[in-house]
Amino acid sequence: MAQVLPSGVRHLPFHLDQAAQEALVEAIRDVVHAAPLYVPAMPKTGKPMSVRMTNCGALGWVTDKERGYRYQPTHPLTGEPWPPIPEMLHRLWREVSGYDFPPEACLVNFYTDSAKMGLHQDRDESEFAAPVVSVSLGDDCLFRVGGTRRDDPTISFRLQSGDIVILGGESRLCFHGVDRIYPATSTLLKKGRINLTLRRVTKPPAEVTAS
Ligand SMILES: O=C(O)CCC(=O)C(=O)O
Ligand SMILES: [Fe+2]
Repeated sequence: MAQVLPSGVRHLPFHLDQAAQEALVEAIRDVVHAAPLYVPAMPKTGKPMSVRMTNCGALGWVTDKERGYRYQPTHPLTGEPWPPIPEMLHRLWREVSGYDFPPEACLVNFYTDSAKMGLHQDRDESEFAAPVVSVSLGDDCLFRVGGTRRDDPTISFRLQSGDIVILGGESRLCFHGVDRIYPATSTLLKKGRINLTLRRVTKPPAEVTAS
């Protein structure tokens, strides 16, 4: 089904086949083993988010009451470096990102049946020339995307396991969120939905980009 999306938001035709989804779930199992899921908290209020999170890559996106949204090289609970981004995600990034440098962070979000994510922009990175590449695994969700201003009109559409959404170019800073999960709509996971977002956080070194 074709989707009408704000320009720059690419949804179809990017989709991972069943074998790739299964391999990715295995790779993420290893990530979660090394870097356990934790409950992130909103800045200032400390209100827990409904999504559980971890990361892989040189940097991970974290949030807590005191220090707010940020990237850091270590897990907030274990203090250990994040495990590396699985090679198959690097391959996916090379295929779809249109960006010459590797991702530095992969945020792993785990949604239970009642979890959701409010409308927000991904803007804690220093490099907006790279897209955010997002992979859905497991149960379907209702994804919402709008414009670059919070009060711009939004549209929502269902994402299924294997779907890849790319927020890049004009849409890099579009507001987006997850309205709801559709429980038990996939058999890939025993329960729930996993979303992976690959991000470039820092600008590439100047000597490499200067021509
Ligand atoms: O779960 C999703 O599809 C979106 C996640 C997201 O927007 C984020 O982690 O910044
Ligand atoms: Fe986001």
